[in-house]
Amino acid sequence: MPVQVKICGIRREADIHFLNEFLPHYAGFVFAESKRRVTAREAAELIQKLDSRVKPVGVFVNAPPEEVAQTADFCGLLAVQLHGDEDGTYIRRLRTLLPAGTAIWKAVRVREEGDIVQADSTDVDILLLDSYTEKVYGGTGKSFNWNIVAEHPPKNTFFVAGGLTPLNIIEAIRTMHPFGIDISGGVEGPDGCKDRNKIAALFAAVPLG
Ligand SMILES: O=C(O)c1ccccc1N[C@@H]1O[C@H](COP(=O)(O)O)[C@@H](O)[C@H]1O
Repeated sequence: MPVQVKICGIRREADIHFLNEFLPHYAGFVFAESKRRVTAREAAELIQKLDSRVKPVGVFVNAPPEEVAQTADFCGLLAVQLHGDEDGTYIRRLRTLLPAGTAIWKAVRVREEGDIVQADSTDVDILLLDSYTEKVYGGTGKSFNWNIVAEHPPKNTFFVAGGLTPLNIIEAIRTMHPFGIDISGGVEGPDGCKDRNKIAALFAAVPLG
């Protein structure tokens, strides 16, 4: 099965045009504190213009479960990506609130094998392995030690993230064998906006099956 591709940090109409051209499997909208943050209203307007083959995912950091569920419903999110300290109790509560069929993804910031083992015991649909930076929850553009994943792969279905670029993506896939990849800063230009040429380079490296 071809690797699933998520492009995260979509916030402009131009980004939507790029996604509609290249058709990644998923588009990420950040609702947490970030330079890429969008409001629910902005995301909903963008999602209406998104090709229906591209599934919208909302990124949240320690938001109240009621707010996550409300945003998922309002925007028509297919999945919510929890990128903070959300624990099992939080996730069980969120499941009771989310619209039926909304998947829960949980980000894990990997420093050592134990982080993966612990994350594997969480009842979620997908794990997302990202890099660890103190006091920063995500979108750091930093990669982590991929050998930890190669040597201790999660039992759960997993995506990898953190500092992925069109140049290192093939090595990341060959090393970690993920179900999917999630990339944000690696397809942005110096102005912090999504860059069509970098997205094209990503899809030249990772063809969609
Ligand atoms: O993108 C953000 O600004 C962000 C903010 C808070 C939590 C998560 C965020 N994005 C996620 O971070 C990873 C890695 O991004 P990058 O490729 O290293 O820039 C990715 O999973 C994004 O979905």
